[in-house]
Amino acid sequence: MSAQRDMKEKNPWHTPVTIIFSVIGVIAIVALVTVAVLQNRPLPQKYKYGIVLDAGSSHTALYIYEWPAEKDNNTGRVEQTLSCKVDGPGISSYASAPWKAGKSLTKCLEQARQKVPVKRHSETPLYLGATAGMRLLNLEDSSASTKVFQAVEEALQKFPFSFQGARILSGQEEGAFGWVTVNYLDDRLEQNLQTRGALDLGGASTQISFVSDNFDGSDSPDNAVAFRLYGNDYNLYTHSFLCYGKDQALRKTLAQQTKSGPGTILDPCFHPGYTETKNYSVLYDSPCVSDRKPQGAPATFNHTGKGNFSRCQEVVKRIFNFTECKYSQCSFNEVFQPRLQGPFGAFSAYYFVMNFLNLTDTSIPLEVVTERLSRYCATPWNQVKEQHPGVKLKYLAEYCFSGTYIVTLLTKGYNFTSENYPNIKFIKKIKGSDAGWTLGYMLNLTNMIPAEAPDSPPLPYAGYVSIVTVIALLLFVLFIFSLRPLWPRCSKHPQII
Ligand SMILES: O=c1ccn([C@@H]2O[C@H](COP(=O)(O)OP(=O)(O)O)[C@@H](O)[C@H]2O)c(=O)[nH]1
Repeated sequence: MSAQRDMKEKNPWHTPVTIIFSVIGVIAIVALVTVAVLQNRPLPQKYKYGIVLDAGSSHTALYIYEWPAEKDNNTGRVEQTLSCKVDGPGISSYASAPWKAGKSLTKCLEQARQKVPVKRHSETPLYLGATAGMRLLNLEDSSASTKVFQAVEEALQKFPFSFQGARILSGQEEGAFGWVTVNYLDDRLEQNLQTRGALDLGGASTQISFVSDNFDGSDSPDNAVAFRLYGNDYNLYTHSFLCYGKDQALRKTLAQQTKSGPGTILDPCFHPGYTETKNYSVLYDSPCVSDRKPQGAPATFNHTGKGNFSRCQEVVKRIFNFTECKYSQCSFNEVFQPRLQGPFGAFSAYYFVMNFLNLTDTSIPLEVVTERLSRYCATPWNQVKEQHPGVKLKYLAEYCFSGTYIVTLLTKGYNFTSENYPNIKFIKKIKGSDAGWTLGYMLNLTNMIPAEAPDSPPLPYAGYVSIVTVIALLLFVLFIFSLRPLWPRCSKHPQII
């Protein structure tokens, strides 16, 4: 008994003071870790929103973008959260009844009203950008274009968003913002990776934009756009060809074949067996072809398909001017183009057409692409209709022309070859967001891409919590060891003093 009492006195680990210190130590360490975890836990995600309407020549589409509200200076990743295709044609088609242009937009804006949380409505910027269709209407009849914009603005102001205006984008802006979108979504800007060129094919215009080592803007300042993004400088080459979107290019190709105003044209770009009566005044009702309208032609012509790819390509080539170039090198129509460089993303109608034709895979050699197109163009119209019962006849009839036009534009127009054709990727979306100018436009107007690389926090959240936990565990172990003299001795033979 006396030996046990002596042992207790020498090893007083269970004295009230030691126990209290131990408990306080453990509580302090647990509290430290808990605070580190709780304090730094990401708050439930809240978002900010932006809305852009793309008023194209053939249709209008609305896109809603969202990004995390907590991130400083809006540096969080921006993603598309909704897209809505407006019913009916592009706003430029409403020149004779402008109010209908405004009304056409309301269904998609209602969807946007539902999608964006009510408390965010008033701070959500809303932009409308019009492209080549309105550029053409503005050239043709600027007062009609003004009236369409008035009607559209009136309609947009009725919604609770922060309306930032409706305007026509220049071709240069359309090209440059398409390039920003593709490279932002690919994370190439922030990570300073080689950029991807952008090829955009619309109904009324087409854009090519890329960075090339042999372009600094001095050869052709009109084609130069300088950007400083995330601390890096880019000298972007961009050009927009008005009237070379696929719908206007089709008019130009038909105009090539109807110069003399014949009653029938045998068109190699349409399937054999296709025949439609068309109106000369409708065909020539565009500033892209109006100066070529044949005099004294009948009111209508018989548009008959012959289905011959190589002859179609010959006619298509005639809408380009390859003869003159006052620069070291040109694409076509005396437009400077530096050497093609890097990977390219081809979107909008490039994608729609090549996807329909099953030709989005650019590892398919160009010779095989032309073989397949030849076979497709030669397919009788009845058979084509049978094979694609769900496709709108207007689109279906034009895919032979559109495919031929795309291949000709890329190879003869922009000088892509068998070697660099595989550098092109036909894309619709990148990480859930549509490729197109709209996202780049919004990022620019909301200053969401900083000119300089943002400072990164010294430690990410997970690193901070891990370090605090490790330090707390070390402290705990040290604390336990510091109490070592007080540990109970568990030898078989208690030491008797
Ligand atoms: O499912 C679709 C949607 C659109 N298009 C075509 O893609 C082009 C898109 O043109 P947009 O209206 O964007 O014209 P922009 O104003 O940019 O020239 C037009 O030729 C449309 O006919 C298509 O082939 N398939």
